[in-house]
Amino acid sequence: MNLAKVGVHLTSKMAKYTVVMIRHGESTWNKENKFCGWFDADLSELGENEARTGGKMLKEKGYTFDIAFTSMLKRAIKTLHLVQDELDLMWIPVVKHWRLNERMYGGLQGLNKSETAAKHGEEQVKIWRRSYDTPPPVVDANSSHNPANDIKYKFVDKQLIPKSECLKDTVARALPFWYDQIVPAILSGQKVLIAAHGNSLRAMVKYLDNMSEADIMALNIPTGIPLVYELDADLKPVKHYYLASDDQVKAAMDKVAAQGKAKK
Ligand SMILES: O=C(OP(=O)(O)O)[C@H](O)COP(=O)(O)O
Repeated sequence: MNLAKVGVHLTSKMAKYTVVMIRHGESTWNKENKFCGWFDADLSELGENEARTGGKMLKEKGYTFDIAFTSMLKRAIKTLHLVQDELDLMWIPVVKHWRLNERMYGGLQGLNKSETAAKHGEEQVKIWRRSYDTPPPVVDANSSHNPANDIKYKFVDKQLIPKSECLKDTVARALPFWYDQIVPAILSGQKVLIAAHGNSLRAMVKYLDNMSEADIMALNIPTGIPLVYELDADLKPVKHYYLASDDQVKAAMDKVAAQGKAKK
């Protein structure tokens, strides 16, 4: 037996770093079951409570953080603040970046998912919501939902602002941020918290777990439940888990999946 080889294998399987991700609490548009994307919906009252509960779960388990990353959308930013407040970590640096924004839902933004399923069929809505490489229709250039018209992104290269995105596109624009900003923070020993969105987190999870396009289609990330990734020295996941019971997580995931059903 080559012990050195075994040793390398065992070492590389040991958790060295921990990164915590959290999808924001329920937004007002989650509540109304609308495609949200880059629209800047606020948290609902339930969403604020979910964010505080997520923060309490982290505190109870002894988690702490040195730096946080979030999107430029207030549902994620407010969730992060509520989590920080629960942890008494309002002072840590926070980096906000458009590359962590939700998947850009194009012309579907603002439409009700059930009504869209009734009009176009549940199968089509599932393709728009979960297929890896089929983007939704593009946003109208003059629409108030077009981020190219939004002051928030005035310093972003217009060529980079999406008109609609499939998950593959979201992976492609989120990963440079992972490599450029999050990886150096992790490697420098900082404990990292990421507050983002259902699909921008699916993009990162797909990359980290090297998930197939078929497997990522079936993954739904629930709101407000911290998702812990333990990574080895090469930043490969050793394991990941939610800070909630399996039953709670499954019920929350099923609820997200069911948003695309037409009302009977
Ligand atoms: O804006 C959205 O995600 P978010 O609530 O995580 O920011 C989407 O509307 C999520 O919808 P989906 O679960 O149908 O992809």
